Amino acid sequence: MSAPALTPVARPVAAAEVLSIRGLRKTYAERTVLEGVDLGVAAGELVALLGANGSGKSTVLKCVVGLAQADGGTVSIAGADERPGAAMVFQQIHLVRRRSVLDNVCAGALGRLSLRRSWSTSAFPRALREESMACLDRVGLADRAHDRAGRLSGGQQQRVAIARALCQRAPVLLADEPVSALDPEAAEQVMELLRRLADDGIAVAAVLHQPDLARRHADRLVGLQQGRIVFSGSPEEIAEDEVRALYTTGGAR
Ligand SMILES: Nc1ncnc2c1ncn2[C@@H]1O[C@H](COP(=O)(O)OP(=O)(O)OP(=O)(O)O)[C@@H](O)[C@H]1O
Repeated sequence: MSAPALTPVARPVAAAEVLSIRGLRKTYAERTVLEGVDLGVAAGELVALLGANGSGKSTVLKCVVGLAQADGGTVSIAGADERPGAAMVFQQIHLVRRRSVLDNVCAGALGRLSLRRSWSTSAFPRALREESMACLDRVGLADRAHDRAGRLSGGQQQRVAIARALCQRAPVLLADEPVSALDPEAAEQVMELLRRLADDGIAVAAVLHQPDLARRHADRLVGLQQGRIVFSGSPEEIAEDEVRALYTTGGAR
């Protein structure tokens, strides 16, 4: 008897994870802040991390970039052998206000430059300035390259900070409350920008305190409560009540 013919089944191929966090644990003094966090972010994906104050969102991002030292678990970033794995932007934007927008973006490459050509010298190499202009173009601010950074609005400064992060050429972009200090219009623009960068193939994870923005722009909502992930799914899969419960049943340990 011949075997029945196999019918090919079209399955969506899951995009490969670029950022892989497994079993992440972090303790500050006696306090356990992260209790085995598993999180993957694929190229082209925008993940929103939601959770109440103190639930551990920032600590996850800090452990990825080395601003905090994990006590257990692993963080790996594919394709980051010869370049920084993850670049990060913050709510506090930290541009050098009296330097030009372009110089601030060039500074994203400092880790790749020799000291001789670094921030303290008057001019960055031409190739880097061109690359930085391209990064500024991606965030829609090429026309402001020669303004002092301090003259830009908060939303524009956050976009410059994102351009500076792009200049690090990292495959992963982390954003810690990138829109919390911005008005609704500027916040929308920054979220649209993060969406576009994800669509261009970057793996993006953003801590947000605005569930509505997360629903509109992110591919996946991840809820953190007391150092544990309590849900992870598309905006359609996660009910509004689940999100609301993050903030009503206690976030911090
Ligand atoms: N350097 C530190 N030393 C001691 N405890 C810390 C430190 N950093 C964070 N924590 C504690 O770890 C817990 C998680 O902090 P984390 O900043 O990750 O929370 P979060 O979810 O990002 O909160 P928020 O929304 O307020 O930014 C909090 O209880 C916080 O007090």
